[in-house]
Amino acid sequence: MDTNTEPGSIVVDGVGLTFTPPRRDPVVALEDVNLTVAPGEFVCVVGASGSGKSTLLRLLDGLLEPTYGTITAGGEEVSGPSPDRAMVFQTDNLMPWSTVIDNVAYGLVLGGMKRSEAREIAATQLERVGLAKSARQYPRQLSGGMRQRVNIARALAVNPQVLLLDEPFAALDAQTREIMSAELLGIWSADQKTVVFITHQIDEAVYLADRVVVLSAHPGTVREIVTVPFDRPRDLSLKRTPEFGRIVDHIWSLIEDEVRGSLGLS
Ligand SMILES: Nc1ncnc2c1ncn2[C@@H]1O[C@H](COP(=O)(O)OP(=O)(O)OP(=O)(O)O)[C@@H](O)[C@H]1O
Repeated sequence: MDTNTEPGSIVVDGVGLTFTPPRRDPVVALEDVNLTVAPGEFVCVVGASGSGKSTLLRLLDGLLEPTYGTITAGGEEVSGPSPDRAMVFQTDNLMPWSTVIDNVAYGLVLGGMKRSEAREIAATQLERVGLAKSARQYPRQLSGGMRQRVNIARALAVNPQVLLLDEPFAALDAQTREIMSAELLGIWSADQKTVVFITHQIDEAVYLADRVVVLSAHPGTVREIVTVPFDRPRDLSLKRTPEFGRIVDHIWSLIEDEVRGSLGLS
């Protein structure tokens, strides 16, 4: 079978997206983007603010439609959200009135599964993210890092082929963030799901990814796709090696001018 049509594969073929807000000038968010993601691959997307990272992720999920070009997932054109793909956002969108386990089970119940069965699957996923003991608590009783773990468990519970993560750790402190990214790698290596992960942190991208897609802004286009050569499993100490630093520096050199520009510094 052609890997581009296998479950978990993604093909972005000549895609552009222009927003046309009412009574305002159109915004070309993405222009001529091409990207092929193999089943089970971990791809990170970095780029200056406004380079179209979130737009790209929303296109992959089917929340937005391209202005031109096509996106296929598992060989089928993406025309709307599907249970084959799950999104995780920067801030958790847990239901405050439901317990942790019911939040994780929610997508399954919505899909028609019996509550007791859905809770069993939810319990397994909570165990994987180290939150078995918090199953009966409410989201407000958890720390930010724990809530994001619940969010990830919820995405995993529906057993999607593709996980789409939009800066999932951005609201966390630096230490929690490092530990969460190591945990995410553990989960990913066990499941071998395809992951597309957006981040502003270049070191996070290089630590996590098989390849890092570097977007440049205005309009958003693929500047370079950097292959990360490190073996897996990866330890956090990898971040302190010279080779790791070289790759981070290279990616930073590609986007530094735009990041400075977006801050009004150039
Ligand atoms: N709904 C919308 N209507 C009009 N313009 C939009 C809309 N959503 C995004 N844009 C514009 O499209 C461009 C890309 O936005 P996008 O949010 O994808 O960038 P980003 O790289 O994710 O940015 P950030 O890192 O700041 O989150 C920006 O210029 C943004 O202002």
